[in-house]
Amino acid sequence: MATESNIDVMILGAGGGGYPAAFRLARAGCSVAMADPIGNLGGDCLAEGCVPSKTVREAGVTRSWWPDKYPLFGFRGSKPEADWRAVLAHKDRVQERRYELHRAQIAASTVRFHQGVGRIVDDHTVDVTTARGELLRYHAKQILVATGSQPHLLSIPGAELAVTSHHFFRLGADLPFPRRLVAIGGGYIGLETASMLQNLGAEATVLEATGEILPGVDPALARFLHQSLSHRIRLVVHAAVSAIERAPDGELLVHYESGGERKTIAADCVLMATGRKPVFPEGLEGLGLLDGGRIAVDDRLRTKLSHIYAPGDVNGRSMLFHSAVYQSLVAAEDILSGGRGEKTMDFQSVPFTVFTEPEVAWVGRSEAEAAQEGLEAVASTYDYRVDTRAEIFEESGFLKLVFERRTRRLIGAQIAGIDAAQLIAPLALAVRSGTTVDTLRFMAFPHPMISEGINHAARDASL
Ligand SMILES: Cc1cc2nc3c(=O)[nH]c(=O)nc-3n(C[C@H](O)[C@H](O)[C@H](O)COP(=O)(O)OP(=O)(O)OC[C@H]3O[C@@H](n4cnc5c(N)ncnc54)[C@H](O)[C@@H]3O)c2cc1C
Ligand SMILES: NC(=O)c1ccc[n+]([C@@H]2O[C@H](COP(=O)([O-])OP(=O)(O)OC[C@H]3O[C@@H](n4cnc5c(N)ncnc54)[C@H](O)[C@@H]3O)[C@@H](O)[C@H]2O)c1
Repeated sequence: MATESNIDVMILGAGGGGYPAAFRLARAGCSVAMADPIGNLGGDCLAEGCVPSKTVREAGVTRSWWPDKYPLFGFRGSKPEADWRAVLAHKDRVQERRYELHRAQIAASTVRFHQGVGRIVDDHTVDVTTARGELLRYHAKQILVATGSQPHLLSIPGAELAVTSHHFFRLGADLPFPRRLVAIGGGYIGLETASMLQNLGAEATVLEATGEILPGVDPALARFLHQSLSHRIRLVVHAAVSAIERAPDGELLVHYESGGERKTIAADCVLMATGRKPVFPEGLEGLGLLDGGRIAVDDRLRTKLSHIYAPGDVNGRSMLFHSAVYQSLVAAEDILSGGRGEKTMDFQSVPFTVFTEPEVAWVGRSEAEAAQEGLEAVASTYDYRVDTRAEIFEESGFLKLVFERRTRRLIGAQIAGIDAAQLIAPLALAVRSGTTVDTLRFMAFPHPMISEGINHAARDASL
């Protein structure tokens, strides 16, 4: 027999799409219940995504300073050996500390949080089966489905021999260090993982099906990254992977076709990084909310049923943690405003960052995207060759600003190279707030930081 309760809002999933709304609504006085099988906050981002992958990434970046940067700055000595177990132990520590912090947040709030799995019974009713075996039935005025995503696996012979990001980055991950990694997929996860593991001492190959890494991303950024990474990672494009097999000596063999030829590459670890697909709670299909494998939402994160919201990866619009958080808060505000839509989601101002070494980042429209929308765009590029900080690090790169001629507003930016991930944030703010070229020209960013390039690019824009 289920224990039944009436509440204002039921939230399935406690990742970036779920918990910000839960706390916002609870603070505003709503009764809120939230369930997640992980039993803590942060979803996949903390459990096996952003946080652990960026911890390992920073270990790789630090090690990569030798031989590139140490001699440059006058240091001598040999390259430090990476102790993979210790790298993973630091990753685990970071995850554990975040979980500790989140446990305190849960304890301090009025949100009824359950470690458990939710199931949709009808459009106002959710059953939660808790880890302790209880069955709880919630009747809710509103429901947030924030159940995230999971790796999309290729259905090729031997696919089960490959690992996913889960195996690398989950808490307690115990994969041996991959000396020869083959990543299938040249998107975020394939490139980031290949980049960080090469920095830690692996040989890495990325097999990408399309004609360029990061398909769909501004070609100038993809070309820059391709060229930079190809000095230390083997990048194969137009690679049609057909099978993975285990050789008698235990090695993994990845078979693929490229340029009309059949090829095989040997590895001790094959990473499948071919995209992620939304996860739906049981019973959702009965509500008719699905559209092409995702939950269709409007810019207030409402589904076809206006009291059911679907923020985060589950709607497939921009599968990023900070986007999920923003979406979660927009959904919460919509509920608090009685569905009057006082806040809407501005997907155009959500920045994207690829944490390879070097980084690339972008926000808003590229020149080509602006042209497709019929906007007259004026682009201005700042080359890192004239930048003091880039000179100090002997780094190359560029920062490009895209303005709309008519309004003089910044409508997009692309950055390739050192500091890109930090620098995209003020540009996202500028896109979001409609900052004009005139403002960016007549203000001062710190010297000698790459942010000065924003001033320079604005001053050089033909506007
Ligand atoms: C390796 C990797 C690296 C990444 N790096 C970055 C990065 O650097 N920056 C960035 O912005 N993004 C990054 N991402 C993407 C980021 O992790 C996601 O965009 C983000 O986690 C989405 O949040 P979400 O809440 O929508 O989904 P999730 O984080 O997936 O959370 C969904 C939650 O729902 C729970 N759930 C599922 N089914 C049910 C159910 N039936 N009932 C109750 N709960 C359920 C799950 O347990 C999960 O905790 C990375 C992803 C991966 C895999
Ligand atoms: N830095 C970040 O913000 C970050 C980091 C990691 C993940 N993420 C999120 O997680 C999502 C999933 O990451 P991902 O890298 O798995 O997906 P992705 O969509 O970024 O890249 C998948 C890549 O696999 C390629 N591919 C598909 N089928 C293939 C095949 N048969 N053979 C070879 N290549 C094939 C695609 O062309 C694409 O380049 C991302 O889209 C992103 O939203 C974000």
